[in-house]
Amino acid sequence: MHIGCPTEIKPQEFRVGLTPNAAREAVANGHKVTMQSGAGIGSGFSDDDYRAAGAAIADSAEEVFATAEMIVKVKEPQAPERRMLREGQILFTYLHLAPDPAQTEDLVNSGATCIAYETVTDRNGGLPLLAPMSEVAGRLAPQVGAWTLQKANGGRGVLLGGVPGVGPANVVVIGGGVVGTQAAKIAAGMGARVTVLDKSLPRMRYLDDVYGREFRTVYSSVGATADAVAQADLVIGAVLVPGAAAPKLVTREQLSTMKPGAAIVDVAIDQGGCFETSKATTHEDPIYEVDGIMHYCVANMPGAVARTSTLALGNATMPFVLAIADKGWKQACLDDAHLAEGLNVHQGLITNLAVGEGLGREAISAQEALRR
Ligand SMILES: NC(=O)C1=CN([C@@H]2O[C@H](COP(=O)(O)OP(=O)(O)OC[C@H]3O[C@@H](n4cnc5c(N)ncnc54)[C@H](O)[C@@H]3O)[C@@H](O)[C@H]2O)C=CC1
Ligand SMILES: CC(=O)C(=O)O
Ligand SMILES: [Mg+2]
Repeated sequence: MHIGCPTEIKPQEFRVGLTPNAAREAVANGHKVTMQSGAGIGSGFSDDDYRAAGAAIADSAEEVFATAEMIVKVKEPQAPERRMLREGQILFTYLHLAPDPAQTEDLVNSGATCIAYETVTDRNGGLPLLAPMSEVAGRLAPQVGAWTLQKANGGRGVLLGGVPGVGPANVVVIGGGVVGTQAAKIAAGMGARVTVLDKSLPRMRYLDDVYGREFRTVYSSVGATADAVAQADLVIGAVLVPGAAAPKLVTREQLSTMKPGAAIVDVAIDQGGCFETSKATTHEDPIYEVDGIMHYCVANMPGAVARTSTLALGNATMPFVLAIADKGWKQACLDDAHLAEGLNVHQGLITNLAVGEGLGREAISAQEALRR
């Protein structure tokens, strides 16, 4: 198969869909790889690194999209990229369609087969292509939260770890999955007093067993969330209902109960965010204020540490890229029901029920799409 990888064009996005190692692996398996010139620069990989791996270098994104049978990317295709997709082409990348009707409409109209990293599953109920970026974003969240709390950034001027004689900050993490666990670990490591809210009892049992000395868990309810948020210096939003829009767990009204200058880092923003007042921001202009509360809502946080993120994402995507390239998307999905869960759009139809529900649009299941 001919695999193409363009340069990411989302603002301040420095990751790349294929590492030189992934390109080498694909070439070794008999596939052709075309990289857009400069695609790897932001992650520290030169065109020569890709040439050495056996890839061809194209001058433009147009050339990559026009020639490749499968496009491998990182971020959801931006409008100019969507216009270059064609019928029958495979797109393999993050999509986050539930909160994004405009992108969905373009992908449906393109006729392309679009497989979303974030809804591919594994046999343990996990999300193997989201997990590495969730690990990165989770570990970044206390770091950017600490920065947002600084006075010059509009925050309340509280140091997460406190100092001898002055207590630490209260950090509340809503959602104790991959993002939430990594965020809680790092915040606790920075010396903060950390509470994790989740509504999965098995998950809280696990967290308590493994991290019981580092942070505490509280069952997530409207009342418990309200109490925790009112006490917090920093709230990290880390919930996920796979494929669906994030539930809004903190209302605008509740901001008035918070400490002035407290900070919110809504990592769940790529699924629409779990605070009513969240709207996506970029690395160029990451924070804004609502009712005295500072919001950080960058939808591609891992792009800030592009090299680490590209390497971590590449480790996770490589087996799936190879399976699709070796067998074609259909056989690869027939052989692996977990990959099939990634099928979000095919031949003008939404093919993931949670995504369809999130958008309020008609959808069929991936299994139904595979039967047709
Ligand atoms: N902004 C960014 O750059 C990035 C954003 N993300 C996003 O972060 C979010 C979290 O991802 P993961 O941690 O990988 O998901 P996960 O599935 O590992 O964890 C989500 C957790 O939320 C919990 N949850 C669901 N509803 C809840 C509720 N009402 N109250 C409390 N907890 C609830 C679940 O029980 C689960 O433990 C996703 O939306 C993901 O797309 C991930 C990576 C980067
Ligand atoms: C998961 C995701 O949206 C990101 O890494 O940007
Ligand atoms: Mg994102």
